[in-house]
Amino acid sequence: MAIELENVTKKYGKDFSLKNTTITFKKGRIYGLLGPNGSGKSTILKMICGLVYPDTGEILVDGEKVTRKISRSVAYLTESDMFYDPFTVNDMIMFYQSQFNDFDIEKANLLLIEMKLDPLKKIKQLSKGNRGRLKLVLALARKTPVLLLDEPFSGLDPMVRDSIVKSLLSYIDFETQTVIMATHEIHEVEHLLDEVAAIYNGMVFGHKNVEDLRENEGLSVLKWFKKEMEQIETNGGTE
Ligand SMILES: Nc1ncnc2c1ncn2[C@@H]1O[C@H](COP(=O)(O)OP(=O)(O)OP(=O)(O)O)[C@@H](O)[C@H]1O
Repeated sequence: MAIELENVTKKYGKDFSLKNTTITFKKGRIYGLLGPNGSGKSTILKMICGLVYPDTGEILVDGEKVTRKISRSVAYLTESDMFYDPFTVNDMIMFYQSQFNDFDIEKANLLLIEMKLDPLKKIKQLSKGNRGRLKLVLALARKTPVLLLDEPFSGLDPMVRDSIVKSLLSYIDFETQTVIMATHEIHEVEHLLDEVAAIYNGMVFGHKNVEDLRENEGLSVLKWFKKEMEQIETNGGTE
């Protein structure tokens, strides 16, 4: 499914969270959404899954205006988790299965093994990193055309992060899924990405095809992002 943001603005009080943002995410591509803290990355993801509505502008998923019903087509890994602590890992899996018709229980069980999670463990006994792994299991086990991942690797220790990033690839359907990942772990994920969009102060200031970046500009995503940020800061921001 293609996702279009057209001139989207969102304000909290007098502060802009997004300012006149226009960007299209194409079907079957993996996008990295990069930007400093508070730049608007999570706001974009929340808007695509209908949790936050724009003040002005439009968000279309597959040509349709976003409403709460979109959650049927969108799997969303949130930045903070809202797990019910007395549940076990397995209870959480069962809960997701009861909530989402597209939840693939076999895939979830494979992911549990891959993430080395004990299904019988209580959620309150999980470390932060293991809560993060459970979030990944729950999001990746859904067969949805849109997959939104907000800081999917935060809390994971560097030793396992690489292997988890690699294993992510085997759970994404490249033909049909549009994946948008907001992340600060640019170096770790850059080989996964087809496209990158950089956001600063509520505005998308750069959008690149990763292969073009490498081949035509000789830049890694990380180098490109740093260069763009330096330029913005030299120019005194995007105001
Ligand atoms: N519910 C809210 N109430 C007030 N302000 C908000 C709310 N949600 C977001 N904001 C503000 O909107 C701006 C963008 O926030 P957002 O969470 O989208 O940034 P982000 O790029 O995801 O940041 P981070 O990298 O820290 O997760 C920030 O200034 C934030 O304080």
